[in-house]
Amino acid sequence: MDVTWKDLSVSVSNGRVLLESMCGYAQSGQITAIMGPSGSGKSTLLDALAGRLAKNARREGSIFVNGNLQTNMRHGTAPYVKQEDVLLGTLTVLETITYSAQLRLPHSLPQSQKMEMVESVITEMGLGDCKYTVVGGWFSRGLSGGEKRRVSIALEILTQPSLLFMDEPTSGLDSASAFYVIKTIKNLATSKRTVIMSIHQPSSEVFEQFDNLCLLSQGALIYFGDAMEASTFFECAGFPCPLRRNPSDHYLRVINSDFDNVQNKFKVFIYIETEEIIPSSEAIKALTNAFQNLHLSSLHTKVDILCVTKVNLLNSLCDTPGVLHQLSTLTRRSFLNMTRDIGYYWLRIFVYFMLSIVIGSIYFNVGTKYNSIAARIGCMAFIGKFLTFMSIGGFPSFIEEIKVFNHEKQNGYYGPIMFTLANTLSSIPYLLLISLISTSVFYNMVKLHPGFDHFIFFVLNLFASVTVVESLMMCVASIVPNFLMGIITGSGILGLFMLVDGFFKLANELPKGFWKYPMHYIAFQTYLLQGLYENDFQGLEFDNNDISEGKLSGTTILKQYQVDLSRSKWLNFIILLSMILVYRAIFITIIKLTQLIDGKTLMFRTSKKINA
Ligand SMILES: Nc1ncnc2c1ncn2[C@@H]1O[C@H](COP(=O)(O)OP(=O)(O)OP(=O)(O)O)[C@@H](O)[C@H]1O
Repeated sequence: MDVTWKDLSVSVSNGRVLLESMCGYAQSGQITAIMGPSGSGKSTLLDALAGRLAKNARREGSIFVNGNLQTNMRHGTAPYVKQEDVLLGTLTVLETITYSAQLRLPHSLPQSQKMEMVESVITEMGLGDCKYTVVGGWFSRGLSGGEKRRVSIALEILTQPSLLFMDEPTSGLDSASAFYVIKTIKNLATSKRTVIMSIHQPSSEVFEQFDNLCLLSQGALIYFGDAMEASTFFECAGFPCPLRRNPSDHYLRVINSDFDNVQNKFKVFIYIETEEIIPSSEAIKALTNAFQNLHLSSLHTKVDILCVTKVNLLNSLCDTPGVLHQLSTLTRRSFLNMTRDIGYYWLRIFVYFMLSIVIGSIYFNVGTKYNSIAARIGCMAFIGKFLTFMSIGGFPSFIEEIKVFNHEKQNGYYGPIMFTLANTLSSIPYLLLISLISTSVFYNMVKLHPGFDHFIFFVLNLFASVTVVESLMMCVASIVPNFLMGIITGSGILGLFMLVDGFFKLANELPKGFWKYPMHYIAFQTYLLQGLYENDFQGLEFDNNDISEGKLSGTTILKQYQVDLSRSKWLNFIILLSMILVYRAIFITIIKLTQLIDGKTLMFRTSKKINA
């Protein structure tokens, strides 16, 4: 793919201009390196080209891919290696790359060939020694920062994409690793692939691998052209690279004006042959003028030619595999992650088990006396409210998973439907286990309504409710993808639901406007509690306050607690199941809408500029 950009500017909502009138190109078979001091706009340029600008950023100008104007070049058009590594901490290097291969390589490719590609990319990235090491996270120390970086690169070069964006791929790597990694990427580029990368401080050997150099300072273009000719350009502009100095170090020092105030104090830079010390801001002006005089018109000519040259697309290995294959791969990966991350379910299973013993001992053999009625209601309310509330405990682990999903979605591997299905399937066994273990403990100790069918209903109801909470937290994560904020938001919503479910205040006593209609009916605990009450009380008889008045039937008690008997316990259960579907559908819709709005906004801004 050939990518060309013309008059590309990026500004943010507060009016600050991050990039100004950028011009450049990246051709197939070449590596185009974007260099510049920290904060000069390298990532912004890369993001603008890849269609990943932040929501508050506004792009103007044109981007052409193979001579076609891109009005909405969006996430997923090409793989992108981000600055930070987004990996599942519980998987080993081999597992991470293998699952990625299964997700993205064509289904028709034989399994042996896929594994050969995985092994080859592991070798190329120098990860052979740590291929059975887990990536690591809060629970265990795993790969080093440099190794994680190389895994992130391996994941993206695995499919040999036609166009690849990389944001500082060598950050955190030692010089030898950086060289070998860039050499591998160079080999990839040589086979007619286009690589655009931002890079901080390449060694001279790494710098030699670059074909084109795009040098930025404070959001402005200082140089664009052949990387090897940059030294001639600096020399012509009066800033020759001193002997035995790495050229990229020299370029960055000359154009970094952040330290102009301290530079004079230390007298460390002698830029020009007359040995006069000049501030970088003046050097930048001189270089900008020199570039305008010497190179700008030829750059414009080259860009104009490339903008109208249509190029045939190269077939990369990026054809997606079958949907079912992807779903089974994602489900297996998610299940493995849940199994290995003790914070996801195991810790909760343990706490649920301990709490169930506590519930069982407090309400032990609750019986059918008059006072047992309030005890049963209290016991079920605690289970219905607190045990389901505890489901938010898995949120931090879910946030880690959703980060990987967001990254893979942005790279176009799969969408939210696939993620939701895989997450649902992989979590079902654990949620069933939680419900079964807890119910088995407290149900038998408390001696709630006897009978296997009543016990199973309790298990299913608890399972449906914890799944509703997980689904609700998915929606929260799609809007608030920060774990602390997410937990606070989720707790707030669940607290609100608890207040209106008819326990703290009976359903008909709730203020009609808003709290009864609609909140009482939106709260999932309404259906959970009513289902549990009906399951327990119906068919039982209790002592009356005054024994001479005879027995109190369970149905009478349910009426006193204003349980809506027109809804059977199974209907309450079905409503809970529907809520799982509704919340998961909301999650999918939010993700899709965000994608759509991002794309539309970008298209609108770009077309406005083109019309203008
Ligand atoms: N969405 C945004 N909103 C506001 N300012 C932004 C935004 N994105 C980037 N910036 C600002 O734009 C400037 C360039 O940022 P950018 O991340 O592109 O720099 P960089 O050259 O990649 O830096 P580094 O090498 O340190 O990663 C910085 O000053 C940054 O604060």
